This record gives sequence, C-alpha cells and structure tokens, in this order.
Amino acid sequence: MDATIQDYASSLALNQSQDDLFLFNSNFNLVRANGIRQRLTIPVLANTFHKEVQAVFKKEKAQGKSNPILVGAIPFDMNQAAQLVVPEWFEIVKPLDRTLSSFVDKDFVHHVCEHSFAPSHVDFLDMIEQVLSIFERGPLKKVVLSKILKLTLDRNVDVPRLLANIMAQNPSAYHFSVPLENSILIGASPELLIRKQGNKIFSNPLAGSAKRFGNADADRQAAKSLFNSAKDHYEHRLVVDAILASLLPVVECLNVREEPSLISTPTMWHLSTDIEATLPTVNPPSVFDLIKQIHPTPAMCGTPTLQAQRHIEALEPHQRGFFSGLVGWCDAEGNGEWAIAIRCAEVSENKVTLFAGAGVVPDSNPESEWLETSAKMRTMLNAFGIKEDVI
Ligand SMILES: C=C(O[C@@H]1C=C(C(=O)O)C=C[C@H]1O)C(=O)O
Repeated sequence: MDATIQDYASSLALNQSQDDLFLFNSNFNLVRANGIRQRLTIPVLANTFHKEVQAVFKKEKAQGKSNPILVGAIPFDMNQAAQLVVPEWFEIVKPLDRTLSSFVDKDFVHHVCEHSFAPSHVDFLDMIEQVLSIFERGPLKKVVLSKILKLTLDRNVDVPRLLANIMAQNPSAYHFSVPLENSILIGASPELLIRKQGNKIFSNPLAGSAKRFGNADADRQAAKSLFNSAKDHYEHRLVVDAILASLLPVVECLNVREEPSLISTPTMWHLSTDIEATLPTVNPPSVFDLIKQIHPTPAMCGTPTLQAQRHIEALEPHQRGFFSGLVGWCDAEGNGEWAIAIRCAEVSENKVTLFAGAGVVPDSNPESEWLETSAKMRTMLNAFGIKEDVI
C-alpha cells in the first residue's frame, strides 16, 4: 500500500480513539471530535428539544467552554431519537485539500460473502407500482422509496482507511463518519440540507438523477437526457418549492435561480439548485429551527410530506433509521452544517448496510428506479473496494 494513504488515514484519526471519532468535512469546515461530555438523544420534534439544547450549551458555558458544539446524526423521522453529543475534544479547521484523488487506495479491497436486498428486486418493483396507482387516486405527487443492501464482508472494515478512501474517491462531497450506538455511519453525501453562518443560510437540494458512464460520449448523453427530462425537472421542482415555502416565512431575502444546474459525483449526474437566504438580525432561527421547518424535503420523502411519509412507513420493509436523515454539527450561536445521510453505509465489524432511494413521480418507470438506486450504491461499493457484481 502507498505510504501516503496510510499517513493520511491515520492523520484523519489524529491519534484519537478511532471508535468514537466524529468527522464532518465540507467545502467550508472540517470538524473532528471525539469523547462524550453530554449526550442528547431526544427526538428533534420533541416539545422539549429546544430547551434541552439550550440547557446543554448553558452547562458547557458554565464550565468555561466559550463556544461548545453538538455533533451527530438526526434520523429521517424526526420523531425518533437523535444521536447528538457534546464532545470531549473537537476542532473546526479549514477543510482538507480536495485534490486528494492521488490518495485512492487501490489495495483496499473487500470480498462479499453474503448479500441481500430489502425489498427484493421483485418487491421493489411492486412497491413502486403501488405508489403509481396511489398517484391516480389522490393528491400525492411524489414519494421517495428506498432499498437497503446488507453485506457480510470477508473481514472487519478498517474504518479510518475506508474514510480516507471515501474522501479520495469523492473529493467534492460532504464526508462524514459518525459513531452510532453499535455501528458507524460513514459516507460521501452530495447533498447539503442547510448551512447557517451568522445570518446567512445556504441549501443545495438535489433531485433528478442519471447514472454516469465510463465512456465519455455515453456519459455526456446521460447528462443531456437528464437535463432535458421533464420528469426529472418536475421531481426537482417539488423539492425546491417545498424548501422555498418553508424558508419564505423566516427569511428576509432569498436568492435562487429559476432553473436547476447539472452537477456530477463520480457515479451520478443530478439536477441541483443553490438556495441562499438572509435571516433577520433580530431573533434569527437557529439551524435546528430551520431543520425542523425543512426536513425531510421531498428529495428524501415526497409531496405532500406527511402523506408521503405515511406511505414510506407502510411500503418500505426496512427501518430507515439515520439513512436519509442528517449528519453534521452546530454551535451554541445556532450556526452549523447538516448534510443528508445518503451515499453512505452503516458499518459494524464485517457487517455493512447500504441505502439508496429514488424519487417516484407519476412518470416513473419501476425498473429505472431500481437501476437508479443500484447506481447510487456504487459510491460506497467503490469505497469498500468491492469488485463483485452485487447490484
Ligand atoms: C435518496 C437518495 O438520493 C436523493 C434522490 C435523488 C433522486 O431521486 O433523483 C437525487 C438525489 C438525492 O436527493 C440516495 O442517494 O439514496
């Protein structure tokens, strides 16, 4: 193995205990933390959440910490317990150099001993057909349906090395590694729910996707078809409209383009919209207040939100837990950054669970949605160095 990747992987762990290293790396900040001073595990939607966040920060300040932070993960369903901690140790520094592709660890390879999807291919298609028939009967416009892939690998995963590989392969992503109770949630998300810095906020919803190709012509063609697809623009618009509707009552000034742009990850093309807004200077909402307004967007859930969420609960055979939830951090001033937990895996020794979803709208084709979710899993399969054809 290249010596540099080893150095790089161990520098990420910073000689801290690797089991509980929290990392979040964006274009703006690299946040690393470990240890637990205080834990906050109530649901974000609990009535007491705001009070408890304030109490946590007050206690830190009383102990001489001038700007403490909370880090962790928030589940897709905010009625479920969040996993937030005030760490013993943390640092917020400039993001790592994003030109890391030379660090790609070609010797990092895992073999798959067992794998299974939930739902199975047949059941996934059936789940989509059910939603398509619901569209014909009522006001439902979009539902994001997902599958998980459970893998048993030939050996336990070296998490710092996996993290280094994730970062090297996906230099522009939001990288994260979040210790959960019995596993680690780790990935390279392309999607930012919200960043708040002072009275400026920024969100970057994605929706509308196409698989990328190794062949340059085929890849360009895939991008072009996506950009010209009315179905994908519709899917995308529902997300942008929902975010704007949530933000409009709380912001002073909003800046958003009429039309989405195309962005790419190493495995996917997406339609993308940058949303910037300015908050009032008096009593601005905190990043958690904004999360409560916006999450889950129709990029992860659907339109209308509550109905879509009920259909997801009824149709998906798996619990999403933190998948399609949020990962990130916030400080006592109400600033923070929260990416959406997609293109990620839950890892525990040699057991790995991958997740991928796709927005279903009336023009969706069930098999295309299956293929899209499989293509989204490529990000993590590549990061593990899995060569077997499991998707
Ligand atoms: C749900 C996922 O991706 C989301 C769904 C997308 C879509 O339906 O086109 C695109 C990007 C993400 O907002 C995922 O990657 O698992």
